[in-house]
Amino acid sequence: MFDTPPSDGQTPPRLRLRGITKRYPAVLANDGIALDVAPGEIHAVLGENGAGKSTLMKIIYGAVQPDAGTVEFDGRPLKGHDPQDARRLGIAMVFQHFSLFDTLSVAENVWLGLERGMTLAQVRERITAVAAQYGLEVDPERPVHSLSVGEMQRVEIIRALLTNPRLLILDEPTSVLTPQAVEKLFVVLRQLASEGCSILYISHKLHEIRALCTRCTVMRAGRVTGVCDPRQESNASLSRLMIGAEPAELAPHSTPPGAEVLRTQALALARADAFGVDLIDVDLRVCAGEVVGIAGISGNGQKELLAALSGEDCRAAAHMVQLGGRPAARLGPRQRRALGLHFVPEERLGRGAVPGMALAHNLLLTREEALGPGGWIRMGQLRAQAQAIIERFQVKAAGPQAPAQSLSGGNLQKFIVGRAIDARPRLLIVSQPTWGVDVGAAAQIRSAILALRDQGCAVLVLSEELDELFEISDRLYVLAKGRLSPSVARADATVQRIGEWMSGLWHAEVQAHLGAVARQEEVAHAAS
Ligand SMILES: Nc1ncnc2c1ncn2[C@@H]1O[C@H](COP(=O)(O)OP(=O)(O)OP(=O)(O)O)[C@@H](O)[C@H]1O
Repeated sequence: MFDTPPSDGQTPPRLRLRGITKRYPAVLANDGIALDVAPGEIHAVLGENGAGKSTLMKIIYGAVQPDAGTVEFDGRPLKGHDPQDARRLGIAMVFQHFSLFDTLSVAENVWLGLERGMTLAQVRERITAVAAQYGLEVDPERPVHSLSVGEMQRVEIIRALLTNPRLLILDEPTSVLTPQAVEKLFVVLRQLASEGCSILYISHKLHEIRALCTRCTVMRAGRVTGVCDPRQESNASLSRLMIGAEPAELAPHSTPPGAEVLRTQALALARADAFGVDLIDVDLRVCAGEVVGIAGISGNGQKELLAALSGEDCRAAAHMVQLGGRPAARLGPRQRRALGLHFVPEERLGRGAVPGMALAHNLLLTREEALGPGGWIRMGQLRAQAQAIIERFQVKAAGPQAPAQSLSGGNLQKFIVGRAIDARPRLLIVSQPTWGVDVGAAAQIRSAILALRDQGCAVLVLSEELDELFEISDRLYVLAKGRLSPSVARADATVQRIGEWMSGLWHAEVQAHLGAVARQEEVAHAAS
């Protein structure tokens, strides 16, 4: 389990950390961390939410200064370096939270992060070349605000690859990539490593770590608790190393669904911007007491469908979206909330939470229980409400007053999902519910969603993670190219079938099925 870093005794490690310590007001985020990464090694950093992984990566990249400890790169000590110094040395980082400017194009964003010397036109060409080479399709001309989170993640990765890094740090790079895109990315990363680039890889997806990495440092509460070869471990043993336990199994479900809560009827919406997707005749139905999953690759109308369902886009004809039988397509988000709809968007910071505001105040984005007459805020009640969510979902935070941006990514996700679940909605719509949360917290969020369903809530989950959808959904749809497939009961769904549907290939299958049913009916008719 514990082993020593590979070394030929002569070449210094690409990266050597000793005694790295960083204290934030409420927490010791890194506590005497030691870490070695050899040239060409793909090294995983694993740990529960808030363990201190991102803090450590930011220290290596020079975005955060440690209180104590040393960083050596290729045997040379780095002192007080900043990200620009790091980039010059060949250290590139893909952050967990995107660091892109919304109003600029993809190419302009990438250009800003590169050392000078290339024209914008050259950058465009390089993006197209790298995107094609590595299968990370993205249009360099598109403004970033028109991209889905999956596409933004691709841009971040391309930007890092363009710097020809010697050490590439990836902080949860696959959280919103499709399984196919992840496979392609792994091919790229293995190729980079074989050329001598070292890779530090943070992920909560244990199977990815086992497939890609040759060494793994496990962190817990700011300390290194173990170093292992993940290829020799199982998901269960990695979970135990990380959280001291294996995540609980989810209870099976057998109650039939109740009344229809959400229906879209031939929902058709032309794209709102030039780079969007048209929604075409989307027929969707979610009943009380069931979890309905929508699989699909982001950029196939997910963003548009979510906007139409949440009330951010009110352009559809009123009857096209119905809540509890009432025409609702023209209602805004607040009016829909009054009908019992709560919604978790895919972007945590910015849409899901206001970064600089306290957690308690962030509740006010979707919850109004603590608002008194005339809009006065009952602060005591608001703080108690935030504290209750923090405790129920085991959010690691300094308290209700902690600003959203001071939380680790996974802990903020727990708070945002917790805020919606705690509202006891009639209809819960969640996009990527367990994005960036550790295996323990993911199991907890999934079981909270199932508990809500068992209390009669209608739940709609959009996710690119098929495993997750198969685990919690009662029925599944696929969204591809702005069209929604027919629904299929989870028992009848296979990963292969849903995977094919994700490319929009359900028509042939559905026609064949309808043909077979018609033939059976004919035979039955003739026989009678
Ligand atoms: N800027 C900050 N101000 C205050 N506290 C912070 C700040 N950044 C991080 N922390 C705290 O430091 C601890 C470690 O956070 P970090 O983001 O490094 O964890 P992580 O292991 O990357 O978690 P996750 O898997 O959720 O991303 C957390 O308790 C977090 O709240």
